[in-house]
Amino acid sequence: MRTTYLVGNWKMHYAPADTRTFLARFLSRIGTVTAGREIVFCPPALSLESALEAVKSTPVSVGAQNVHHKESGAYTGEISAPMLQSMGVKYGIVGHSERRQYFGESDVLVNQKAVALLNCDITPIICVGETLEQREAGEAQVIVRQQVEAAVAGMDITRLIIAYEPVWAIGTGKTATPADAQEVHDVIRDTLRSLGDSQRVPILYGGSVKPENIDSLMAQPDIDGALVGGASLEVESFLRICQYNAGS
Ligand SMILES: O=C(CO)COP(=O)(O)O
Repeated sequence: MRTTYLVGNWKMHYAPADTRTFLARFLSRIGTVTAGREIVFCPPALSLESALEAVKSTPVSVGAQNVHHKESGAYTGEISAPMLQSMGVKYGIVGHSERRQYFGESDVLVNQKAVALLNCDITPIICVGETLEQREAGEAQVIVRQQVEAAVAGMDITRLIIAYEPVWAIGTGKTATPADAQEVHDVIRDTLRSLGDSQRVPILYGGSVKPENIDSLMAQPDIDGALVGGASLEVESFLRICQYNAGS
């Protein structure tokens, strides 16, 4: 059995004060829902410390949205993996399509960032996913396979989490159907098979995950959790996502 992950990617939302308010409300409502489910919040770097303070002594964890691939140096504005490790950050998102698209991050850089995190015992959440053009051209599976192979090169795959986020589903309200998502998740697991024990790698789905679609997504055999943007910004909707019922 793989652990299930419900990860909130807050993107550029919630300064430290908002982070404290949100997490106090969320944690007062979470109850026993965390059994067998790992809940992770990835706030902006500025709010990591507030988030870590808020979740202390709770089963909820904190992740970073990005990391620089070098350990230290003259890289103005950047944050390194050793810095995140020293704070107690457990996870780090790398290769999000917004970083690839707006900040020009390549597959090679995504791999370097993931290695930097692993060197600091931080679990990388490696994002992959095709654009609408690529999907319409029938290239989704080839693109995702290439992205996965490049991102995980040289790594112990059992220390990673992969997130499949079709670019056309992010923030658009268009979700991949559970069957479409399952198909790509299966391709990802197949890609990992030649590299190690792929059955142990959690593969998350991301892209317009909502309280209304989480149950049917989680019912798929190769969907091991969700990477949630917009719906993780509201306590009620993210709580409902964490309380998913894959049996329905
Ligand atoms: O990019 C995402 C999570 O990383 C998905 O965002 P939305 O859930 O807002 O579509």
